[in-house]
Amino acid sequence: MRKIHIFDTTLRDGEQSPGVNLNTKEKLEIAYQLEKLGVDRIEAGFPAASPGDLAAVNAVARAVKNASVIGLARSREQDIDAVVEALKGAQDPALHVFLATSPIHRKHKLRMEKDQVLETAERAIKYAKQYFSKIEFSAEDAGRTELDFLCQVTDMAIRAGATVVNIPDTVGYMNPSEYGNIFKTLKEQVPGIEKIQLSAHCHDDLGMATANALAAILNGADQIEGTINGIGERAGNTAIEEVAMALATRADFFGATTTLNLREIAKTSRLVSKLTGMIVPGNKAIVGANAFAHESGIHQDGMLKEKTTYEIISPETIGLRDSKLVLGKHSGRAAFREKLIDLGYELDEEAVNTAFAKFKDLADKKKNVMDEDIRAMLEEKLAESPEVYSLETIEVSYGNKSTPSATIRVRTAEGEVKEQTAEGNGSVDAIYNAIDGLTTENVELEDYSIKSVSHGKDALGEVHVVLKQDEVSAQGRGLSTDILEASARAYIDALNRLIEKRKSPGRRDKMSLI
Ligand SMILES: CC(=O)SCCNC(=O)CCNC(=O)[C@H](O)C(C)(C)COP(=O)(O)OP(=O)(O)OC[C@H]1O[C@@H](n2cnc3c(N)ncnc32)[C@H](O)[C@@H]1OP(=O)(O)O
Ligand SMILES: CC(C)C(=O)C(=O)O
Repeated sequence: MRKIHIFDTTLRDGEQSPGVNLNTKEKLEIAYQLEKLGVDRIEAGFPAASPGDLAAVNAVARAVKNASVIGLARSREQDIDAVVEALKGAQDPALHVFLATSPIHRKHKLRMEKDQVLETAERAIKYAKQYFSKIEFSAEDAGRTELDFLCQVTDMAIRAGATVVNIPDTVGYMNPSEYGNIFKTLKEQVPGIEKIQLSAHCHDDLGMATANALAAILNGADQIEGTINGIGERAGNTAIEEVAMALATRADFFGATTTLNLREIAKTSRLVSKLTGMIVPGNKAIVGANAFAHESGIHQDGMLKEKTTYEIISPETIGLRDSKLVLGKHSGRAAFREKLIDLGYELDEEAVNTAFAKFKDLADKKKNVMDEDIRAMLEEKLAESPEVYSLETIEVSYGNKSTPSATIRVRTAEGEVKEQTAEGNGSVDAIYNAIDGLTTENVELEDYSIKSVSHGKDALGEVHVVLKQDEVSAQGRGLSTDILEASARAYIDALNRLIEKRKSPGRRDKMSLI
C-alpha cells in the first residue's frame, strides 16, 4: 500500500489559531507526543516570528529524534537564516519556504508580477540549498492560482532544488474535485515531478479540509499536512486524525496508509486540547466526546447485539477503552437492562418495567441520566413502605421581600385528595408546615440534609430527613431534579414510615429496590 507522509503543523499553523500561544515547554510536550504518534515531520514554528519562537523551535529540534523537524520561512534570506539558527542540533532538519502565487496575493499583498514571484522563490530556494538538503516549497494560495502558472511555479521549484512541493488551499476555497484535479494536472504536466514529493495543505473554511486532502491522495499526493484536532488559522486545518482514520478504515477505497501509531490518537488529541485551550467539540469526528457514544434505543440495541451495526471504527483503535451507551430520553429497555446489570442490580421483568418507566420520567427532565441517578432512583423507593400519603402537586411562592408560602396536595391511601397552604420562614419550612396541616401528625424534624446525586445544573437532588414522634423516629428520602419537590417527597416518605412504625412497632426500616 502507498505510504502517505504525515507533516504535522500543530506547532506552527495550529499555533496560529487566535488565542493560542505555546511556550517552549508546551511545544516540547506536544512534540514528544507527536513522536509517539509517529508523524513523519513536525513543523515546530516560524523562527523569524520572534526570538521566543526561534528558541522553542530549537528546543524541539534538539529533542526530537524520530521525526524530521521543520521551520517555516518567507522567501527572504533573513527568515531562512533564522531557520538555520533554529534547527541547529536537529537530527533531521528541513526548511519550509513559501511564497504566494495567486493573482489576488500577487496583486494586493506582494505587489509582484508573475516573473517576480518566480524569481523571488527561485532565489530563496537556491539560497537555502547551501544549508538544507530537504526543502519544501509552498505556493501559498495555490488553490486560487492559475493552473498553468502553478505548473510553471512547480517546475521552477523542482529545478531550483526543492524536495517537496506543497499545494496549499490557503483559504479553504477548493472542493475535492477541483483540488484533486490540480494534483492530477501537476503529475501529468510537470517534468521531473516524480523526483519530488507532492504535498497537500488544506484549510477548513468551507468544512472540506479533510475531503480535499483525501482527494489529493487519490490524485497522487505523497504527503498530507494538518494538525491535531484540526486547529489552525481561522476555521483550522485538515485534522490529521481524520485523514489517518479515513485511510485506515477505508483502505479498500484509498489504497494508501500512514505509519501512525493510531492508538496514540486520543491521547494526543487530549494533550493538544489541554495545552492550547481549544476545546474539542463533542461531535468532532474521531476525537469528539460523542464519537463513540450512543444514546438512542435502536442504536443501543444494535450495539449490544453487534457493535459493527453502528460503529465503523472500534474505540480501542485510537486508544480509548470502550464505546459508551449514554442513557437519555431516547434510550430503550435493552440499554437500560444492560445498565442495571452493569450496576449490579438483578431485577425481574416487572421491576425492570417499573424502573424503566421512572427512568423515562427522569430522562424527560434531565439531559444525561448518570449511573448515580439510576442507583438513587432504584434505591429511593422503599418497597414495603405503604403510601399513607402520596404527593400529588406542589406549588411554592418565594420572594426575598415576601413570606414564602407553599400549597401541597396529597392523596391518601383511601383515594381522598387533600390540599393545604401554609407559610414559613423559608420555602422548605412552608412546605413542611403545609404537610403538617394536611396530616395533623404532630412530628418533629430531627434532621434535614440535601446533596446532589450527579453533576450539572439538571442534577438530581436527594433530600434526607429524620422525623420524630413520641420517641419514635423514621427516616425518609426524596429525589427530584427540583430540591423543593425532593424535600416534600422526603418528608412525606418519613411520615408514611412513622405511621407504619406506629402500627407495627417491631418493624425495622429497610431500604429495598423497586
Ligand atoms: C499562510 C500562512 O499561514 S503563512 C504564515 C503566517 N504566519 C505568520 O505570519 C506568523 C509569523 N509572522 C510574523 O511574526 C510577522 O509577520 C513577521 C515577523 C514574519 C514579519 O513581520 P513584519 O516585518 O512586521 O511584516 P508584516 O507581517 O507586517 O508584513 C508581511 C511582509 O512580508 C511580505 N511577505 C508575505 N509573505 C511573504 C513571503 N512568502 N516571502 C516574502 N515576503 C513575504 C509581505 O508582502 C509584507 O511585506 P511588506 O512589509 O514589504 O509589505
Ligand atoms: C505556509 C503555507 C503552507 C500555509 O500555511 C498556507 O498556505 O495555509
